[in-house]
Amino acid sequence: MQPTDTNPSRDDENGPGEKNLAITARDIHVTYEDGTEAVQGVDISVRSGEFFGFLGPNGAGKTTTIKTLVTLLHPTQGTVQINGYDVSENPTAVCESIGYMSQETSVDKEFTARENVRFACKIYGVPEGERAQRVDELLELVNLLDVADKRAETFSGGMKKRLDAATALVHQPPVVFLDEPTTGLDPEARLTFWEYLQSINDHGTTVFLTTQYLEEVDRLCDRLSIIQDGQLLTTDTPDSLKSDVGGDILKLEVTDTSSQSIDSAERVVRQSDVFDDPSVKTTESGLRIRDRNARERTSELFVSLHEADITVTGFDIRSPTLDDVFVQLTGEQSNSDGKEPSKTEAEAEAKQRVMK
Ligand SMILES: Nc1ncnc2c1ncn2[C@@H]1O[C@H](COP(=O)(O)OP(=O)(O)OP(=O)(O)O)[C@@H](O)[C@H]1O
Repeated sequence: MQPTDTNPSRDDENGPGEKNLAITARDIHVTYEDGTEAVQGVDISVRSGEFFGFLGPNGAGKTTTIKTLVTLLHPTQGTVQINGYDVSENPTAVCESIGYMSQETSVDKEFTARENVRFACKIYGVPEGERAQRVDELLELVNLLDVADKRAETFSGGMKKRLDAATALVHQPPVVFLDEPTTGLDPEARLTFWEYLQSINDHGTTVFLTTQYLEEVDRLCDRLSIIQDGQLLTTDTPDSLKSDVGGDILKLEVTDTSSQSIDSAERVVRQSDVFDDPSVKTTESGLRIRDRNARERTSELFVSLHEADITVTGFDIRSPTLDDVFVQLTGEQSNSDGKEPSKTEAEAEAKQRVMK
């Protein structure tokens, strides 16, 4: 993990900041043949050794951006440098110095886990004498050594993802790009995968991660960008973004959940002098209020609501999360809860654990 410096290109005692950057994208635009302007002037600077998150709603331009960074798409405009190599002038050097895990699995199901990783070693030119040891090390890292000689077709989704990640790392790249690596995994498989990502980052690997899980970013990432409609909305540390939300979140549940009653509760919140400048949203069961004084003045609000004959049946006060940041900036709910694995996937993972 990196210190929480919000300006990665600033000079420091190691010399000019640009020299410490693993990923530099300047004003990149990508327009597809049908005219879709998927990326519209994105700037990204990621330090060597940094764990960087890339978030955005569906269709925001995450995959297009990551494909541009790993040379699979040519930017219509702008420049990209990875590990000091320009992607247009020296794509081969870029490819040799990165690992990329796409959303689609590249695992060959007919092969065993060991054969898959050994094949990747061959493709990436790992010297023959080093291959056996490298394969064992990587399979151990992703917790698949005990099923190394089982065919990948017998693996659950989570195991295939981990095998995919191992194959992306055979050439020990200093930078890895991961496009939604944990989508579709059950919570336990996701946790195992997070530990694995943390451990490769602890060993010095720069990680660029796109994901829909905000908790994943909060736990793992030093900094993150949020993209929407092809443009960056913000880049900062998780803590700074959460504190920028400005105030705590108070959720209220009221007895009468008719729209008339909830509307009058909203009027009380806005018109009473309890809060200075509250942001108020109605929910199915009451209100969601964000205000600097939400924590201190809750009881005063309850008195005002009581005077207006509105009965509060429950409440919850909490600090802002990245979900709140995401909603505030994009105006959309994150998909954090919307992409849980199907029951079949979760069952398959559980079955594999029993088999092991
Ligand atoms: N090959 C293509 N041709 C034309 N438009 C495309 C193509 N691929 C993606 N798009 C469009 O470009 C925009 C950005 O898509 P992209 O896949 O980069 O978004 P994303 O943030 O990765 O979305 P998701 O989270 O759903 O994977 C969307 O409007 C998408 O429909």
